[in-house]
Amino acid sequence: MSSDLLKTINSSEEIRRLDSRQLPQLAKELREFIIKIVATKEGHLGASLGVIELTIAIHYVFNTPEDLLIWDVGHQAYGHKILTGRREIFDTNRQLHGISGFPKREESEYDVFGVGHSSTSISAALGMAIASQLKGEYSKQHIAVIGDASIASGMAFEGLNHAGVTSTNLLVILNDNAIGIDPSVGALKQYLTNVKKGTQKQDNIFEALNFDYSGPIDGHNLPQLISELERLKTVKGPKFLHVITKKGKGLKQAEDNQVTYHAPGKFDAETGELVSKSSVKQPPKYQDVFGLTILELAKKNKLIIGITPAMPTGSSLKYMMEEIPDRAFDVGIAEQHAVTLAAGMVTQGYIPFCNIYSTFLQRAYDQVIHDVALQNLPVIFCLDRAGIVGQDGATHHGVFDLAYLRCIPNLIIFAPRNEVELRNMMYTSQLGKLKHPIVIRYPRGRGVTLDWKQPFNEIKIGTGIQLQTGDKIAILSIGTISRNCTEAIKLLPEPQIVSHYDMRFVKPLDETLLHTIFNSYETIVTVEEGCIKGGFGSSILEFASQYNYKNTVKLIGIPDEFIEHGLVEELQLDCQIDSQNIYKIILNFLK
Ligand SMILES: Cc1ncc(C[n+]2csc(CCOP(=O)(O)OP(=O)(O)O)c2C)c(N)n1
Ligand SMILES: CC(=O)[C@@H](O)[C@H](O)COP(=O)(O)O
Ligand SMILES: [Mg+2]
Repeated sequence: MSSDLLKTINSSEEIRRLDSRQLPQLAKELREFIIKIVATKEGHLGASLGVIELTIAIHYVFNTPEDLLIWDVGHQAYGHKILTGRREIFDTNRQLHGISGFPKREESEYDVFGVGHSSTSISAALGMAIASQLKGEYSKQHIAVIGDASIASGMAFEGLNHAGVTSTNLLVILNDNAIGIDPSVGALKQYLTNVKKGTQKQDNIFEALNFDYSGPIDGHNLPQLISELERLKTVKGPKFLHVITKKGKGLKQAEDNQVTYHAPGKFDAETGELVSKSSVKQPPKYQDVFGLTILELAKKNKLIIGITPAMPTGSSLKYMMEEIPDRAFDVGIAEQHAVTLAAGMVTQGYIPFCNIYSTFLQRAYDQVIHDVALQNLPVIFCLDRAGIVGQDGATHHGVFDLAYLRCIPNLIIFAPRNEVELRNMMYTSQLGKLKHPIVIRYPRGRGVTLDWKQPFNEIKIGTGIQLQTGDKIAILSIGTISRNCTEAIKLLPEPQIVSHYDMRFVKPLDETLLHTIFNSYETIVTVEEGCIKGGFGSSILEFASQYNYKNTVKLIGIPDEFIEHGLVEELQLDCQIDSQNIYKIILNFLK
């Protein structure tokens, strides 16, 4: 594998100094380099492999970083990072204290806008383009590269709608590979397919929005890309280039299995084969507990509906989509729509489980308040990836949900301690007795229970439980962080003197239990994998204040800062919510 040309490139200026005949070689080396590193360090693969030629062509034609380039989501920007000065540190990608898996302003002048959540690129690029106009920088170019799944999101259309009535130097490049993480969905996908096949009879949507539309062109053909981008550079006003690419281009397995190779984990760089996982039986992933449980429940309860905004594989709603397709919906990257769609279904007597990653529900905050909670519609929100998610980092940690949801009237908020509790709460929610919307939040990754498929038990709303009885200190935990508390307690010289409660509900709080606790223990420690400010611990302080308790209450949780990327265990350590730290805090109170 030769990588001589790539080694000479540390800035976009160096790409522009190359003869265009050298660019295919650069593309080849870049592709090999990404495959080699991601094979061992893991990360997003398919998307970056698909835009190798596009990345080179953009930096070759435009005067980056003066011309401003924004990658939507940013999971496809590995090539961009490597070519713009981060080749030698690319092996730290997504590792603790290493570079981020997404473009990040602090990291490089080439990363002009931080990304991670989708569909922001058009608005951000338009904002920059308007600013350039106001500053009189009329020749500056502003480029948003957005995927076919991301452009279908409402926010992208808000940006297009605005851009179309401006005279800004905005170039939107649609990287159309016909897939998101899972196959793209919806009428726009059908429209784009028709455009590609030449069977689209009606007006071009983007032309109708006043964009100078060109394409579709082959996004792996460097000469064609370069000549079209050169032409577009001279065209004034908003422009739209439709580029067709193949996700995973250049690695056969990634081309053939695009869903798996979106982020494949470790694989053999030569053969592309996935590194086989241990054959030892492991506890299930929480997403599978959700996915298999909703299927099990939906087979018996015909009112159950499943909804995911573009994460059928990640949420495991795919099981229900496969078996009961008429009641399970992938609505594309459309969190706001997903929430209000669920609200509409409830008004007609259905029982929708709306599964959204905690971090992505942030986008549908008003819909949760205005469309669901205000009308007290019992939508069942299953918030996956709650807490620290690991290597995706600050853009993806689900650490704000308890705080941003807790203040909304009517909501029930539940966090299972383990898989069985998740199942039982899902079961409870669909019994037809639910009087309020409910949020069930659970983490990324595996649980702890091999024997998780136990018979269902109803959970009484607003009840906590005692896991261990002692007389000196009470530990109050919420959700799966309970495990760290259990481990911390075991480390104590006299574990039996500590009480441990799983409060289960952040809302409504189990006030009866809390009165007992506040009357029994001088010191109370709350533990959550969520932000301290406004979270579960705060709810306990509010309770204490309301009833005039003067007990010492110590809050353990995520500090008031954005948490970087790294392994979950490393980040828990950093945030001091690991078992050792919890142990030390308890020990201090016992002295
Ligand atoms: C608001 C939001 N919802 C969901 C996601 C999860 N997500 C990341 S990439 C992706 C698919 C993007 O597809 P596309 O835009 O077509 O880009 P491609 O991966 O095909 O390059 C999704 C759904 C996200 N990052 N942001
Ligand atoms: C880029 C993006 O937003 C997704 O690909 C995300 O990384 C998925 O996360 P999970 O791996 O937790 O499903
Ligand atoms: Mg795509």
